[in-house]
Amino acid sequence: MERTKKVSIRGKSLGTTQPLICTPLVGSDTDQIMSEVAKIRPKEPDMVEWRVDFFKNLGNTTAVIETASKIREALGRIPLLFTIRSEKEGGQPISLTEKEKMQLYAKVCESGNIDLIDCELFHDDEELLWLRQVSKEYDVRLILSYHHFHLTPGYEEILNKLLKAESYGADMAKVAVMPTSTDDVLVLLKATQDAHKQMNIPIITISMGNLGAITRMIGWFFGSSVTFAVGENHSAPGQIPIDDLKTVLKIIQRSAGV
Ligand SMILES: O=C1C[C@@](O)(C(=O)O)C[C@@H](O)[C@@H]1O
Repeated sequence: MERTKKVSIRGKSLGTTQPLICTPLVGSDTDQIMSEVAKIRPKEPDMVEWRVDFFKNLGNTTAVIETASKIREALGRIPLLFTIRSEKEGGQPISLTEKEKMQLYAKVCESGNIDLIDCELFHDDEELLWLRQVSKEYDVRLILSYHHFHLTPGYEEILNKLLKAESYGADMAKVAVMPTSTDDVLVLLKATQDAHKQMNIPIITISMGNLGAITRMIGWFFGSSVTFAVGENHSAPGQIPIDDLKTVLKIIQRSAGV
């Protein structure tokens, strides 16, 4: 099991035999979010994702940046991922246009409060390349992602999404899809393994829901470098509590001799 594609963020390495555990923040205002942070911190996640599409003041850039700064301060050295998930890929309805969304990503990169951003691959070439350039300028890692909350596309399509993310210069490529059968779960894992062998950046893959929950525990074995778990609240179906996940990971890693 070779793991050579390392990306380091605040001393945490992705792309190793140790998957990073990321817990989401889904509060709708700053107080709720800060209370989530306070409850999550003692559970020691490797990374925290702020799902900004849940934030009701999303249209107010100053409020977003102030909240990001508070989260940053409370997290200490834990890397912070900033995500605006679109409604069509399983996020909350928001009032921002795609252009405004891109501008917000850029402003937040510039603020110095975040370590990574997650942007969906459906944006056009120009927007993706622009965001890549801006995030690089401010030393923010870029995850380019694809989600489907109703089905699992075929093997080729999953692989192509991951390769596409790499072709835009992403630091990481992510796919999260919904299985309707255990076959779908195997398709996701096979695509994970093959993408991991072919690609030069770390990948993150998830099969969601109850059927896919197993991938949150074993995906790393096939090449997925981050797994999402519940710290205080969940942000997608199938996430399991961080303490359970840590226990399971320890057992699997010990058994696998890694
Ligand atoms: O893309 C992902 C993965 C995810 O959808 C999951 O299934 O754990 C959870 C989201 O918050 C995150 O942005």
